[in-house]
Amino acid sequence: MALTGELFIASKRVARDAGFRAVAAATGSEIEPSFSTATLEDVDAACAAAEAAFLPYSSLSREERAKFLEAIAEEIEALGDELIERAMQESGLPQARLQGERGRTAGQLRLFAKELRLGDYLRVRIDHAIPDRAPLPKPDLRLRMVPLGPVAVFGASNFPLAFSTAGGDTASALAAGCPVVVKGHPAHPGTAELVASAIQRAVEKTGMPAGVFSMVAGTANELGEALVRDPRITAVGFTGSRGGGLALVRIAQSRPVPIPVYAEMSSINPVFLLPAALEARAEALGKGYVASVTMGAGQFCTNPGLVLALEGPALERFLAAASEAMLGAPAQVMLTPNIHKAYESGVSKLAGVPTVEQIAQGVEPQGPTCARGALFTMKGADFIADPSHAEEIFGATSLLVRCASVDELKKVISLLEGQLTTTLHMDDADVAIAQELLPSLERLAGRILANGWPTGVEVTDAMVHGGPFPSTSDGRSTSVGTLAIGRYLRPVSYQDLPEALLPADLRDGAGVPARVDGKPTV
Ligand SMILES: NC(=O)C1=CN([C@@H]2O[C@H](COP(=O)(O)OP(=O)(O)OC[C@H]3O[C@@H](n4cnc5c(N)ncnc54)[C@H](OP(=O)(O)O)[C@@H]3O)[C@@H](O)[C@H]2O)C=CC1
Ligand SMILES: O=C(O)CCC(=O)C(=O)O
Repeated sequence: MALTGELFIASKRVARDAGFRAVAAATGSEIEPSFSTATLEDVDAACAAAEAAFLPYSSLSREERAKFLEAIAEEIEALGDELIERAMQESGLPQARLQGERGRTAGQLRLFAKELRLGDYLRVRIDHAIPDRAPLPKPDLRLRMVPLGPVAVFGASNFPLAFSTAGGDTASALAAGCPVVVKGHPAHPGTAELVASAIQRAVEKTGMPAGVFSMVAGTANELGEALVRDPRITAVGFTGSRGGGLALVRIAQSRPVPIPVYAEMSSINPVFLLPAALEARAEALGKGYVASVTMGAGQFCTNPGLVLALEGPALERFLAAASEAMLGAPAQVMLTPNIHKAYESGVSKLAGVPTVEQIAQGVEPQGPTCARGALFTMKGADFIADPSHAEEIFGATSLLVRCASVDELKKVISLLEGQLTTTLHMDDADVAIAQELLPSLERLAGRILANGWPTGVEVTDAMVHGGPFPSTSDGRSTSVGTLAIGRYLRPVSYQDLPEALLPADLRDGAGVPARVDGKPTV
């Protein structure tokens, strides 16, 4: 399919004179075609169409919405190699990674279709009336979750498929019954156009209201700002920088009608190497660590950017193995020239800190946007004196903090900001110390792992990909996994409504999982 560079307003292609080009990640050079820059009128039209589509779309049956999500998945798969090739060119990510991401994107849409059919996300509760209760009769009360309204989704630079046009936020918002207006990431406009065209075909094939999907694109912040400010938008999903996420939170909070922003921002995902595990397998842990740090050029918000361990010979063995692995780690192309620049500047800033020692670097980079990994260490006492070194450097770098005692390690934990993940490497003999740390780790992060590495997020019912600030702007939800649908829902209670007015899922015997008069039905 030839790329046209057009926008999608209410599932229709629209061209504009002003345009921008994508940049090939590997060379930093512009590539064809020119993509239309959306105007503020386009944002307005997309939001108006989303609002017009809201009631027709949200009142469709769960089965109809499930079929729509499945049709999007099929259409994305039908794009074939062209999608992967364009995404490789724009993002510099390797073929296998993008093929995996496409599978995850389609799988995510199908998982939400299943969620719709299951229906327990509606959280139905029925409390039957007791008309003869004394001193006052008890009314009939029935609760279910309803969709919020149109949702704005910001595509992420580091996941051109799974966190972008038809990614997790789009899938969960559409599943909830909310029309979506996507602000495409300017780093991958061709990939975004291909995926938008797949959504457009799914809209046509399943007869959805046209305004259920729009995508605007451009390179100026004012586009995203206008989208978040638009009174018809009721929630925002975002993955990107802390500065960008917080700017959108501020806009959303200063609207006459404030709205929730679910922004996934920065996380350094602390990993704890507990003494017995370190003693038993220091070398294997060192290699595993570097594999996780350098995966995808480190451009994951789950990258293990901070490791904590107790000083001693086992830690020296770990550092030797990690250094050796890092010395052989090939340099990799980064997503955009700006992200490359930000990485290089973050690494040289850290390298310039007198209390920080650089212990290894990866293989010398060759291309203009290619970066090498780097490992740093510092003493726990120095970290405690200045915890600002824990700021995220987005890329393949990580800092190991050598702690003199368990108390020092605990002090370091107490100084950390909120995280998406935290990991314990532990053996049986480490259980007591792990148990001692666990309550603080629960306060710290949204996902706690044992004996694994945080990169790679499973898309399942029990996944939490979220966490306290600043890993996200709202730690009460997740961007991955079926619980994500809850971001775009709110509860409504129906009191004494006649059966004819009750939504089908709230009638007696509707077959939806429910809590009826205090007892779960399944
Ligand atoms: N932790 C994580 O998961 C990730 C972190 N990052 C971090 O973000 C840095 C930049 O990467 P990038 O992906 O471009 O992230 P950004 O946060 O810069 O941009 C993401 C999206 O948000 C929009 N945006 C950003 N700031 C504003 C604003 N003030 N007002 C309105 N819209 C805004 C951008 O639009 P526009 O084009 O108009 O700027 C873009 O569509 C990286 O170097 C890295 O540090 C990036 C990806 C993931
Ligand atoms: O590790 C993953 O699979 C997801 C990471 C992520 O959400 C991100 O980097 O933005």
